[in-house]
Amino acid sequence: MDDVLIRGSFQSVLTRHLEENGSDLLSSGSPPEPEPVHFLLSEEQLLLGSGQNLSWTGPGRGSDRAAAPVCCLNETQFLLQPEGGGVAVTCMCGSGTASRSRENVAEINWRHEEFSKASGSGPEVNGPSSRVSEGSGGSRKLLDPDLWREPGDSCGSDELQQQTGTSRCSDHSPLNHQSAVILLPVHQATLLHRNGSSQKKTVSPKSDPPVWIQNFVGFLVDRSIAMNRLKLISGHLSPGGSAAPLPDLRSFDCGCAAPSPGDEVVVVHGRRTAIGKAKKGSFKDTTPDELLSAVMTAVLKDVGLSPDQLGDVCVGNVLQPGAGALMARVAHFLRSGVKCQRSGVETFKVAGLPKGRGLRRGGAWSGFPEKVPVYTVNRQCSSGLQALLNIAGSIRSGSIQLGLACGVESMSLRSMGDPGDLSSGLSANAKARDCLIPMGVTSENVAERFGVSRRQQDSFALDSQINSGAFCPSSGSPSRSSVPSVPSSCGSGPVRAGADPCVPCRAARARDSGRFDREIVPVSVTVRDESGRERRLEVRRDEGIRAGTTLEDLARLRPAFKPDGTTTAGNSSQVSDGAAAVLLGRRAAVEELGLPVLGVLRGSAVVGVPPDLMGVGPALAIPAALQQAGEATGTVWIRTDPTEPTLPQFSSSGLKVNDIDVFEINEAFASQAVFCVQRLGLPPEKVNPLGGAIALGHPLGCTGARQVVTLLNELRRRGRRWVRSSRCSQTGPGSDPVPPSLSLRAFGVVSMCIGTGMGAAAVFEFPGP
Ligand SMILES: CC(=O)SCCNC(=O)CCNC(=O)[C@H](O)C(C)(C)COP(=O)(O)OP(=O)(O)OC[C@H]1O[C@@H](n2cnc3c(N)ncnc32)[C@H](O)[C@@H]1OP(=O)(O)O
Repeated sequence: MDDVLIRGSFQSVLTRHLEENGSDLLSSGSPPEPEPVHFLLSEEQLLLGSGQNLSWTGPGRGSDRAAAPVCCLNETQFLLQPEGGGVAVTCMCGSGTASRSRENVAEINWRHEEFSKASGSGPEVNGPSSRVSEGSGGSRKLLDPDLWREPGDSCGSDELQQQTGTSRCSDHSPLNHQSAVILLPVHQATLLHRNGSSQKKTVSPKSDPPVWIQNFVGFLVDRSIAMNRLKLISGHLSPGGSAAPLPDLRSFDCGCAAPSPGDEVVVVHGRRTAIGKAKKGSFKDTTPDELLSAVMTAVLKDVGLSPDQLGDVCVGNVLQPGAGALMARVAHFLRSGVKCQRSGVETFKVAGLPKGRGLRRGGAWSGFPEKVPVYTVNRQCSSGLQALLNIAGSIRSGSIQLGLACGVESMSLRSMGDPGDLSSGLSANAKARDCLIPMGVTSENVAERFGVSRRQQDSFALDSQINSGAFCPSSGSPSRSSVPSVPSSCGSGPVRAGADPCVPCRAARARDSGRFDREIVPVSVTVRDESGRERRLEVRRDEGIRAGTTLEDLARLRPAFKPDGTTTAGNSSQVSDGAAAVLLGRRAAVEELGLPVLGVLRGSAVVGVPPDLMGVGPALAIPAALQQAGEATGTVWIRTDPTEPTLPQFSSSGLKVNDIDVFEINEAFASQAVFCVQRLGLPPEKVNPLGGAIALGHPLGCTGARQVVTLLNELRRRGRRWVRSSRCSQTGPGSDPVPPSLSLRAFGVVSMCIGTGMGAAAVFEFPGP
């Protein structure tokens, strides 16, 4: 086999290599002789192909990385030491923040030492810091943790820079480290933990095909550095540790980092509960595990997927103790009160699937089996979206094929405002102090700092409830305050010929016209009144929407967070209860199971912003996600200057505003939503066309997942449209990229600000029915 230098996404080159050589590898009773195949990956390609957490686990799933002889970005838990053939290398691919911790320095040093002990002149362990000398063996220079400054000093000391060979702060970013990925045949391996324990793992060629892939070396950064590193590592791996001459490498530039279609992360289906008013609504006595169980069950039932086919379940939650880890596992086993399709009461039908298929495939429902794992994640208000990104990352890395991303919150039973245990030293640090600012006050900060008036906020709030047309970002002044006639395109069905699909219906009209019926899982609950009397009811409508809202009413409300402020109960998100779940999968697996594809995840970004202005998050996160989506879809893109002191204007890079059909931007507060819409120049009719958190409510951990469900259903309702695309195929060395062409698709964005100062965004494509 020739050595090949390939540009392509990590996942796609790996998969291609498997496809091309898979049959030999799988049929062989013993591991093949190592024949190096070298891949050159650009920094973006590796990140794109693997997500921020590259973890090629190959066999098994979830966190079973034991049989995975390949590095994991940010993975610092173990070192894999092969036995009886081959050499496995784990390496520390640099992560900006991770690499700056003292703990990580110790980790890297530990690995270096272990490799030295285990393999004599064994392979170089690459790291953000490792420098090997030319020649055989490579002298491993251990790092001095004292040179590593504490977090906050992002550049590190001069000595550190010398040691790591970096010269600028940005050299510490994950994009700038030299990193290697080496995959070698392994029969058996011992998993060493830093705590001294070890575990032996045997790898079976039939069930664990990825470990039979021959040598795999991927390098980041530029080609010349990569070549040099390749040479060094080849030397370490060759018998006797001599520096082997590097064979001539062929290079293939695809010019596009899009994953092959089969590797795409797709959304199969999603459902949510109605959103209840916290403390006074229908879910006030319902525990979050019950809400969660209802949506988890409904999603799988709808598409007829047995839960034991799930590789993992991730649940976003903010307020439950420990981000609801226990609550989520309990939800797992609960027998849900969701109505099943057989009853005839629930008339929901998944596009592309015959009705009732779930019953044939899924059978009777009795909770999830214990073998399906679940974990929770808390990225505050974006936890539901973060759960989706986590599951997507696991799918991209090959850890799982199918996963469920959920979000849930009961703001009735738990309150915001408990900061937990924090250092008394935080008072000495302005940024740390700012993390404690109440969310409503950050809204006031945004309004004051960027001049968002009370009237603009109220106009935006009114438009969230009803499509009044009051909010006019271009002029900054409301155009009218009365309720207009109902747009002709409102309705739950497909857009009628002649109707403008872009006329928003906002929350009241969307609810009344049944637009949310497809999304909402009816949940039967018990509610107690003030005298303790209980009654059963079925909740299937959002409770926060106020169809009778007028600008005048809103103007009369008193500021809620500051005596002279502009943020009120009417222009803030509501405190709410609810849950949502989204089924994701690798496209190839989804298609094999005959499941529908509702959307494709094209890009995502999470960015940091000043904690006292946390509401500006979407203004930075959306361009970053669009850039990534542009790359994933093959659009030419240009990076904006990260040192730009002001918030970037929407750039010409990546996908553009005009490419996006719907923006679901969480309305934490009208102030920050108005700011983000204006800063990005978004057409108001494209923003939250079915209303947002001001009207619907904002159950913190649920909202991101809820937005994805709403967005994809709306994209589906609107249908497809023509968009110029320059997607490039990932066909392999020597083949020509597919030329730019026109393709049918629709795009949507989900975004939100995050308390303590962050913004998150994800870009989805509706691929057509
Ligand atoms: C990163 C992030 O996402 S940060 C966001 C995190 N979430 C938050 O911070 C939650 C923000 N919201 C809040 O804290 C709360 O909603 C508050 C404090 C603003 C208001 O809470 P409450 O007072 O309980 O709100 P409530 O719904 O009862 O409304 C208060 C009053 O305003 C009135 N009101 C609210 N909306 C409207 C409206 N659209 N039209 C007319 N009146 C209205 C209500 O009728 C009520 O009046 P009443 O007391 O006479 O009945």
